[in-house]
Amino acid sequence: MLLFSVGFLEINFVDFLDILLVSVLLFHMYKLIKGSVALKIFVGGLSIYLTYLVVKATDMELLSEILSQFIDVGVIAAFILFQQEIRKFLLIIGKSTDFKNFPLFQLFKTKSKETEIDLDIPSIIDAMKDMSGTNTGALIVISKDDALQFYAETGDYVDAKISKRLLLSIFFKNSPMHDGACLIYKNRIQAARCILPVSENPNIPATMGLRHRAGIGMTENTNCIVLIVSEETGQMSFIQGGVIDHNISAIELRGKIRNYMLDDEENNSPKS
Ligand SMILES: Nc1ncnc2c1ncn2[C@@H]1O[C@H](COP(=O)(O)OP(=O)(O)OP(=O)(O)O)[C@@H](O)[C@H]1O
Repeated sequence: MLLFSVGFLEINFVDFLDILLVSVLLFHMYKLIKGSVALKIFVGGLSIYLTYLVVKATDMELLSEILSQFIDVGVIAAFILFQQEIRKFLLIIGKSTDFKNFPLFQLFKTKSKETEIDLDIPSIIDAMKDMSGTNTGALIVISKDDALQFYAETGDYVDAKISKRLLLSIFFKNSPMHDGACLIYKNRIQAARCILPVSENPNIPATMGLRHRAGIGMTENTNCIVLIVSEETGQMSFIQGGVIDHNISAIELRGKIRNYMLDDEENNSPKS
């Protein structure tokens, strides 16, 4: 079905849809990588591809051959270079197509939201308050739908029921377990001493050290939340979707953890 024509170019409905979908895809890719080094690499790659199209259209065989070889390898290189962005992209798609959010499934939901929280929030908050009072550094990752196996394997398995005392002993300054992050999943402390991916966001203030950068990086890569106690200031922070809420009270912290666990879409949507 012909929609319109520009000179010799005839645009039909499928072409229009094709252009629209590519635009949406490019827009979302831009949103994902804006502010990171990946944007510069992406622009570089796009320029090479556009040059290749021009070179090919003008029948410059030698240059076209060189560029086409480069582009063939470029696809594999892109997967390696954009590993984190691809993970993020797939995570967003996975989240938006989550079957449990479909209206039909919502109809069969019988449990009230109150009973659905499967996390010992009081013990976590009590431990956070204690550590904040004694300037004990802490980095806690809470995940509700993924065991974060990849990250758990970087540390030591704990697999224990959450308790204030256990959290305090993990992060106690002289404890051999205090370094790194502690992972919580399914209401259990799964692992401690875990290494998290450090965020490459250039907009993070220079005053924030590695603990905070690792917390931000973790929430950029996975659908988890991160709680931090600063060893320097004793301040508590909450991180979700790469955005940090600094110096928050125990009450605010409790509310944010609850919102995440209840999957409150309004409070839980990843911020760009
Ligand atoms: N990639 C990482 N994954 C997990 N934990 C990390 C990582 N990098 C650093 N840490 C933790 O952060 C600690 C260092 O924190 P650093 O002082 O650099 O950060 P900070 O953000 O300034 O925090 P604080 O306010 O507590 O000083 C390390 O001892 C380690 O426990």
